[in-house]
Order: sequence, then structure tokens, then C-alpha cells
Amino acid sequence: MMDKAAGALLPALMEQAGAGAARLLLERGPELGLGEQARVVVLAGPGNNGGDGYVMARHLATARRDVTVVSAGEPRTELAKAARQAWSGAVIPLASFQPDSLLHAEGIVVDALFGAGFKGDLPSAPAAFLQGFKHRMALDMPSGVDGLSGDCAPGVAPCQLTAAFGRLRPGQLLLPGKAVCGVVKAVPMTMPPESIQAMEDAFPAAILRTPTEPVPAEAEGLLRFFHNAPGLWRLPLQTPLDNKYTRGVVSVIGGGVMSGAGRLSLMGARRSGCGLARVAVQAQSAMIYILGAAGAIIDELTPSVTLQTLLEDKRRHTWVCGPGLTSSEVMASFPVLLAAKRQVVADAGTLDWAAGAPEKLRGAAVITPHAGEFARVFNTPRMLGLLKRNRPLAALEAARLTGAVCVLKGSDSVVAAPDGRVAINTHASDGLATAGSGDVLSGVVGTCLAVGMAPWEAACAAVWLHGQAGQAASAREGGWPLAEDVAAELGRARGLATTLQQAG
Ligand SMILES: NC(=O)C1=CN([C@@H]2O[C@H](COP(=O)(O)OP(=O)(O)OC[C@H]3O[C@@H](n4cnc5c(N)ncnc54)[C@H](O)[C@@H]3O)[C@@H](O)[C@H]2O)[C@H](O)CC1
Ligand SMILES: [K+]
Repeated sequence: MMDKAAGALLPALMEQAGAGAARLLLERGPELGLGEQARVVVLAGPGNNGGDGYVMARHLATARRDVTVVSAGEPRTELAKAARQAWSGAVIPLASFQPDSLLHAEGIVVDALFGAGFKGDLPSAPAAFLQGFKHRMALDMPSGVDGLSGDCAPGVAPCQLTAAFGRLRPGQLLLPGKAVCGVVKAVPMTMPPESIQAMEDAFPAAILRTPTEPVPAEAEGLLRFFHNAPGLWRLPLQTPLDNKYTRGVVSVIGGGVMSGAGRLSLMGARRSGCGLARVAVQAQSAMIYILGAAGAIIDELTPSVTLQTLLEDKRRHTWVCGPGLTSSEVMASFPVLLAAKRQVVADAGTLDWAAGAPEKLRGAAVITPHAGEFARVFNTPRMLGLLKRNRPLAALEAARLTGAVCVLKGSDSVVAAPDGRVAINTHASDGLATAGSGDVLSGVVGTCLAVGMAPWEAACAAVWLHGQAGQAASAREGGWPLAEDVAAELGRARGLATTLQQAG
């Protein structure tokens, strides 16, 4: 519950939001194709999003712009009522306002109907009103988009510009919401930590904390969102004292039949900077690995050298288990690794082995499902519903069910920890949607764990490095890189992360 002092900060936040949105429209109007004298119609809803709209209208009028406020419902909150009071112009009820075709074509409608408080279905009359205009700008979110998940109600009117207040919201970055926000521009707001808390308490959709923003002690364990970037995590720097063991040892369980996935994972681990990478594979299938990677050590499993034998070496703490593995190969390795208290990245075959039984993954450090794997493991109606409509909560619940950090892969990957931290990654490339790209990622997660990073930080760092490498490989390959091309960029990606870490 928000305390009184924090609540007192909200009028100032609304003032900053409305004034900032007005400034943004004045600045960006020409890019949207609006003339100097373009008419502005603010469609104000009944909540605080509408309140922002009244404040914006006041600032636009002060700047001598032709602005009309159309109301889709009397203000219901004290804040919105006060903003309405301070607006000295007319307020026209939606039912009585008839835009003409010139206004539709040359004016702009400001969508201040619903923001973070939207629930359920979009009422058809205001939705049709918004749809009628050629130019649209949203305050906070286009109405009908869920601020937390990016889920869109039918009838959402896509905007060319969205004003984000102080901080971005997950729904502005996650599809399908991202696609209807247009250009998202942050309106700078002065926000002491108490006001960030006040916003989180007062508004029902999350905001994204910046990597370095402190999280107050009372928020520990609660759901909190971050935008993934260097600063949220720290990869260790190289030092003259490094040796291959201090840089981390990653071991991959190699598949006997499908060797490509394990080899890509190995490549991901090595290229992202681990000191030593090894593959444990049945002796009869070892040759392909031996020929494929001169710098990796291949451990051939025989009746006398078993996985148990390899685990006597305590330096082999981090394992990738899943790429290219059949269920029987998973059964022969994953439980053994967990029993030996190793940190394990569970991917691909291991996720398929746990279909419908997420408890089988308990003990893994990180799980890395794409949507298909996720649906197989977490196949209850509730989880399938979350997967479709709310990826951050789907990932969080998966993390809580397994006790592992969950990387829910996609064009907007989400990384959730059981303690409530959720990072949204937007640093990626469409070029990553290629076979083997996920196998590379599992190896990068392995490297980040092996250098001693905690699982959530390691997973976030790996997703960012992989995204950066994907962008670079896409640029190099005309937009169509192979997984191997992505792996080849990981060293440079890590170099860039180091530079950014040091700068920030
Ligand atoms: N982030 C900030 O710093 C600030 C955000 N502000 C703005 O406040 C809104 C959120 O305000 P809230 O009052 O909680 O919600 P809304 O205005 O989005 O809407 C609530 C209002 O609408 C009704 N409603 C919801 N869904 C429907 C529906 N499907 N059909 C009909 N009616 C619906 C609901 O009953 C309420 O009456 C945030 O987005 C920002 O724009 C502040 O300015 C402070 C700073
Ligand atoms: K809105």
C-alpha cells in the first residue's frame, strides 16, 4: 500500500507527464507529417491516463496550439478531477463530437483513453473514434494494450508515437504491444526513489527499472522489471593473473546421434570466453567432436570412465545438458549432474524429457525454453494461457515452479528469477531466428555461470551477448547469419560489453 508521503508525489508526476507529452508532440509533430497548425484532439478517459490528457491539453494551449478535449467519461480519480479542473477550455462529450474528414486526415488524436489501468475489452465507440484519425499519439500505452505483457485487446488503434512516462513499461517492448506503440519516447521525469515506489504501488502495470536503479529493501522478493543491458550484470574483466580455470570451465554433454547442437553449444561457450570447454560423449560417437573442435577436450565415456568419474574433478562445476540429446541420454546424465550438485543449463532434449513434469527440472541453475519447449514442459491451461498473453509472468511462474532461472526465448526474450526479478531483453536481431542459435546461447549461459556469475545475472548477460553477436552477424551477413556466424561474433560482443560496463 502506498503511504501518504509517496501519494503526495503523484500530482507532480502527472504534471510532468502531461507537460512532457505536450513537449514531445511539439518536437516530433513534423516527423509525423503534421503541419505547424495541425489540430490536436485529446481523447480523455476516466482515469489518470485521461488526467495526463487534460494536463497535456493545457500545455498545448499555452503553446498556442489548436487543441480540443473530447471526454470518454467523467474523471473518476482525484488526480484526474484536479487535472480536468485546471483545464480551462471546453470538454466535449464523445457522443457529441463529429470530426470532419479534414480533421481526420490532417489533425492528430492523442490517445489518453486508458493507460496502465486498462482491463478487459476495449469499448467500441472510443476505439472507433481513435481509429478514424490518420495520426495518433499514445500517452503511456495505446489504449487496450496491457502495460505489463504487451497483450492487445481487439480494436487497438496503432499509434505512430507513444510517450513513456519516466521509465519504459514492459508492454511497450513486448510483442504485440510493441508493434502498436510506434516510436516510444521517454518523457524525462524527475523521480526520487520514493516516487518510483509510489508509481509501482499506484499503477497496476510495472515499470522497467534501469540497470543501476537501486531496488529498495522492501521490494526484495516482489515482482520487479528491468531492461536488460550491461550494468544490470558485470562480466569479469581479463587480468594478467587469469588462467584457463579462472576464466571458467564449461562441460557439455554431447549427443551420440545429433552432434551438431552440442558442437554449437561448445562453440558458444568457447567464443564467449570460457577458459576451457570439454565435451563428455559416448566413445563410439566421439570422433565427430574430436575432428570438429581442435581447442576443446573430448572426454570419451566408456564403462570404465563414466560421467561419475569425470565429476570427481571439482573444477568441472558448470554443465550444459540438453542440446542434441535424446531422452535416454538426458536420463543418463541430467540426474547424475544434479546429484553431484553441479550447476546445469537445461535446454532442448532435457526440456523435452521434462514434458508435463516441470519438477524434473528442479535443481537446474538455468532453463532456456523457446515457446514450443515451454508449452511442452508447462502444459497446464494456466501456463499455456500465460505463455500466450503474458510472457513475463509465464517465465516468472516457470522459474518459481522449477527453482531455476527461466530464459523464455523469443524476439523479446524474458529472463525471470524465482525471487521476482524479470529482465526484458530488446538487444537482439531477427537474424537470430535460425537453427542452432539457441544451442549457441546455452553455451554462452554456461560461460557466464562458469566465471562465477549468479544464475539470473549470468542468464541476462548471456542473452545480451547473444543478441549483440546476432546483430553484428546479421550486419555482416546481409541479415541472414548462420548460428556459426553468431558464435563467431561473441568475442567482440563480450569486448563491447566490457567497454560499456567500464563506461557506465
Ligand atoms: N507512470 C507515471 O509516472 C504516471 C502515470 N500516470 C498515468 O496514470 C495512468 C494509470 O491511471 P489509472 O487511473 O490507474 O488507469 P487508466 O487511466 O488507464 O484507466 C482506469 C480507468 O479506466 C477504466 N477502465 C479500464 N478498463 C476499462 C474498459 N475495458 N472499459 C471501460 N473502462 C475501463 C477503469 O475503470 C478506470 O476508471 C497511467 O497509464 C499514466 O498515464 C499519472 O499521470 C502519474 C504519473
Ligand atoms: K493511452
